[in-house]
Amino acid sequence: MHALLAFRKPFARRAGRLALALVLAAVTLAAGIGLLGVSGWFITACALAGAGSMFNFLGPSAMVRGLSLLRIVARYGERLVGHDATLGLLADLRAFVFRALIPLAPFLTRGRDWTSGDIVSRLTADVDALDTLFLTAITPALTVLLLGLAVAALMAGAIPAAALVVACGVVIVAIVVPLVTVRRGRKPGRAVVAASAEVRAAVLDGLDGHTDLAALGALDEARERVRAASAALSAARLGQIRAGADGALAVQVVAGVVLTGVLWFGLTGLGAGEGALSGPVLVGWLLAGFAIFEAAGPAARGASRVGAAMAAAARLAALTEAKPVVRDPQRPAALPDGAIVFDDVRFAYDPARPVLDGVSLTVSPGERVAIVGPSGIGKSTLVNLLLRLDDPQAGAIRIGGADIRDVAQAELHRRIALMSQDTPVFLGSVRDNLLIGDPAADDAACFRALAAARLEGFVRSLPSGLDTWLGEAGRTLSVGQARRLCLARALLSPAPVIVLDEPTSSLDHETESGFLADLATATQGRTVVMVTHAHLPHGAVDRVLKLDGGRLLPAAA
Ligand SMILES: Nc1ncnc2c1ncn2[C@@H]1O[C@H](COP(=O)(O)OP(=O)(O)OP(=O)(O)O)[C@@H](O)[C@H]1O
Repeated sequence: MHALLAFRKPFARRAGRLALALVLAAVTLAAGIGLLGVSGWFITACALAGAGSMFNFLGPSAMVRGLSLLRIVARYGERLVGHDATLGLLADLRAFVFRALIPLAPFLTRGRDWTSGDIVSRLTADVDALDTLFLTAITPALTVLLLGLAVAALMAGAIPAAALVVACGVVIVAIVVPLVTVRRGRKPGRAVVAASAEVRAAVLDGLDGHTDLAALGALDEARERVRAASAALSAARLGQIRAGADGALAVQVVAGVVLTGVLWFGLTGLGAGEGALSGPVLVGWLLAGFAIFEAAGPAARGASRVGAAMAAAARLAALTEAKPVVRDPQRPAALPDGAIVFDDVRFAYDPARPVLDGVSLTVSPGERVAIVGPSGIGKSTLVNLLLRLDDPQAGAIRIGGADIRDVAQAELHRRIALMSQDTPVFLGSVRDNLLIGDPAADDAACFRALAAARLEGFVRSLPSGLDTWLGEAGRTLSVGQARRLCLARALLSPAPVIVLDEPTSSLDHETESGFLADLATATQGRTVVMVTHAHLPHGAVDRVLKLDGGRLLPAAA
């Protein structure tokens, strides 16, 4: 329940529309109850009066037509407003969760077992489960409770004992049965959420690693993982459906008992004399009671999904309430231009094993510096600290004299363009991918950046040029071409500082040498910090430093 409260803000934003949907659902049910009640009374009264008798058909038949019209219009409005509110809520919830996810992104897989498949599942299935809570569970139970008690109050004047039975039945089907169903649906609900996350993770892993799995002969294991997760999901869903079906059965049993009670007390009150209950009126009350309990079935089925919604809310709250390791200062300082300074920086993922142990470095504006060193020594860690994806445990990093912890991360990231080993090609065209670096860039600027990354000839040879669709993760490009496109994107960015983390990995030797030879021209006037294993041609950078034992030492250029 605490987890559900974490989402009160997005729900509160849509409260007006949700309340209107609730009112329209109540009007729909009220019209349905009235329609059945009046029809029952009318048909019985007509039958009893017989053909040729004096009976006012006009009033009741007008009421039947009016109520059925009201029911149609109210149902239409309820569907329209309810779905509009729910779809709006869905968008708000996704945005709410995604906003919370962004500052966590660099840390999601550190110390927690959140895989990309699991996070996708939270953003889709978990948000969906939470989103439908109002329409499928809360609205039916509330409307049945309100209108059921209203019918009982009206009935109290005609058949007091029957009214009491109806009131008790309504409380049972609108409160007790849903609460018991919620309780019974909790365990399968948790299992549904966990199993659907595992299905997504297994499918995504299988698709991502399909080639390697096939080459290693491990496709059967991947298939078995998907099959087992799907079987677990089906079993959990069955448990959830069983809880809902048992709830609906309980509603039917209560309805039977209540209607028998109404009939019993009605028949005993049926008699002659002034003000006595007539047969047609009793039939009307019976059918009105029937309409209430008809509407209580969906409330029980909706209640069986509340457990899943609560489990989904708990998984989402774990994301939205997680504190990012790096946070913006309350009052961000301006970020001046100037030298990048690492001042005695110390950093360790594990306190027993420092990765950076007193790194000091000054990179003047416009200088190009390469950092080399063996694999796993801490080069990417150093770059991550400059981008403030983490904070050093001691020492400071300054740009133009300002500690980067005192400036807004967005401002820092506007100043630094990054191309790392993991930089992705996004779903879209060549142009879409380039414009991420500079949304205002024209074709000429795009081709200049492509030329600097040695990809211009290839893009010009494509029938659609810059508008060529690249597919998911740039699947229509070779690995080397994808790297060069990412490089062009970083070069297109107007940021005065460019950080390149292994920019030439996956490039063939000739392209690598060409790129490094062109680096000085391509980045002219900008500061470059490059991490590389490549052999650097003369003039590619101004200085080469070696990271060794947690410190930076000069190395031969
Ligand atoms: N998120 C993390 N959590 C814990 N340890 C980490 C994490 N990231 C890196 N490390 C460890 O920190 C050390 C430095 O890693 P880093 O990626 O900075 O090295 P690198 O010099 O860039 O390596 P490479 O050249 O292979 O990319 C490694 O021993 C690595 O195992």
